[in-house]
Amino acid sequence: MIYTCTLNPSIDYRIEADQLKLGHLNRANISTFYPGGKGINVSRVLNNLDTENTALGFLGGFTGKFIVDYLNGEEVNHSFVSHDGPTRVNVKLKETDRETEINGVGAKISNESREALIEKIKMLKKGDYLVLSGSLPTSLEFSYYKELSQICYENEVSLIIDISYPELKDLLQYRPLLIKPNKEELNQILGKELTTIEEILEGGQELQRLGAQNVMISLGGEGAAFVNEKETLIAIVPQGKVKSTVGSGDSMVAGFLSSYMKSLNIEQAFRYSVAAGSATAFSHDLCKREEVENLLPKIQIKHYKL
Ligand SMILES: Nc1ncnc2c1ncn2[C@@H]1O[C@H](COP(=O)(O)OP(=O)(O)O)[C@@H](O)[C@H]1O
Ligand SMILES: O=P(O)(O)OC[C@H]1O[C@](O)(COP(=O)(O)O)[C@@H](O)[C@@H]1O
Repeated sequence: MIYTCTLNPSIDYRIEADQLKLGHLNRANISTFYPGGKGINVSRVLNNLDTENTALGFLGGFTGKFIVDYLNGEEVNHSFVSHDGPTRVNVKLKETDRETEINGVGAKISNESREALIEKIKMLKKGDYLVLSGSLPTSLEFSYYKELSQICYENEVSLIIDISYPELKDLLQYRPLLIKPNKEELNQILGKELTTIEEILEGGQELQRLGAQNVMISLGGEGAAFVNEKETLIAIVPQGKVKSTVGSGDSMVAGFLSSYMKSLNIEQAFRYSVAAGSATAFSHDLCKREEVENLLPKIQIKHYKL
């Protein structure tokens, strides 16, 4: 069974406008609310790809209730720990040719809620997968991620980690099945300024040597790079009209996992993953299965010799 864990979920309030002017009254052309947070997005995409999973994490208040209702409406399984105070709202602004995001800080998590989630993670069994994704609410320390990762490692639960903290390096000792930094995150983790595809792949190799089994580096409209002990791959994505890239990275994680679980074939899973990321970029909401499968033949995968 796949579980996702979102410690800091959100409602994503998405606004589309032609051109925003700071310091002025702006009016939106379209405004919509979606459940957000990385693990929740992974769960929704897995569901769209007919891959059974359960979303875990923290939710609270009227915003948390919106997320629960939305997930119920889509028949996404979930088992959140509830807390006092509302789940945050993240603002996503889409103009004709640029995207701006303002992510909130997140709710205060009590010790009781903190422990309740740990108990849920302890229930996961050998052979299960846990996707640990997204930021920490300010009341939790990075050591919480370490604690959750260690439990999974000891219980032989495969970890997939997608977080924007340079301390990700400290979690590689738990041998995650997959990590998915984007280029900026890779540079932050390694404290380097990698730009060429060769440098990026070598950066991926460095993280692989530190313990990650598979490293997928997302490169936005330039595609993605992939490294494991045996393979070095790059993916080139087709051009298309970008509607919103919010959730593209999460869709990649879901696409990889959904395909990998069925085939255990890395190249196939990488292609599926990139198709899912791009399918989300080309749609308003997260990708649907048909959109991903239509893009599959248009993704070019190349083996790269370092
Ligand atoms: N402009 C784009 N055109 C096509 N695909 C895109 C575009 N932006 C993102 N994607 C797809 O989404 C994936 C993840 O995007 P990226 O922005 O790197 O992730 P993150 O949101 O985690 O930073 C990319 O690898 C690619 O497949
Ligand atoms: O937890 P963080 O790092 O603040 O990120 C949360 C945000 O990331 C998202 O999960 C989207 O992530 P990606 O675009 O990287 O896939 C949003 O739904 C959410 O608002």
